[in-house]
Amino acid sequence: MGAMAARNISRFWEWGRKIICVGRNYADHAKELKNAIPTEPVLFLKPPTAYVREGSPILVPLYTSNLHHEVELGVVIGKGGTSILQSDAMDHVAGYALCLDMTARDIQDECKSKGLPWTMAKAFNTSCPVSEFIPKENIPDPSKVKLWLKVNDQLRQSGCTSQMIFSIPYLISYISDFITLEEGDLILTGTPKGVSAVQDHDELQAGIEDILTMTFKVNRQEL
Ligand SMILES: O=C([O-])CC(=O)C(=O)O
Ligand SMILES: [Mg+2]
Repeated sequence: MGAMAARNISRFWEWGRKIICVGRNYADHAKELKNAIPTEPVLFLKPPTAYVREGSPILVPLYTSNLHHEVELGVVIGKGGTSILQSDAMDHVAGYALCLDMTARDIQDECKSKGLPWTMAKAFNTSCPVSEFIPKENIPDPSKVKLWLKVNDQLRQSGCTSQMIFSIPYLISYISDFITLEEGDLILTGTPKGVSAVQDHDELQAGIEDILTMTFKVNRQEL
């Protein structure tokens, strides 16, 4: 690819932009981890080095013995902005992606108990598996999308974006008040209940009903 080749939003994961994650956005998941239902969005970041695409494995960091899957709808920003109004928010969306927010749950628990940030639990290499880009037109109503995830063919998560506490327009507006959104940024909108541990050699399959499925292998990181 020549240096002048136009960047294509359908390969947003190559752009090196921000990944902004929303936590505890589904009450059933907040409850299963014994967290309070948030009154404001809980936010954290992953670096663009967290991306992994189908065909490459999800690597289990050496320092965790409890790596969890979290299936989430990702929102790809198509037009940047600061202090975006909720009423304008959907004009800033280019499309969507099915995403996993891979989480070292044991490390996160330790960070939580010590009041420390979640970076090592959430932001490691391959912590953000992503599907193909889904153009906005293919999901006319992102507030009614069914997501599911299976581990070795067993259903673990199934939820609907209608269960989100904070809507996509609300999240875009809320985030953009203090982090300028840029074209190519990705917002992970939180996971429904059913998170569970994955092991070396597991196969994860996830889908957005009627739109797409994706498959990832899990591999222990080599020493
Ligand atoms: O680790 C957590 O439970 C918070 C989170 O990412 C989510 O709810 O999607
Ligand atoms: Mg999550």
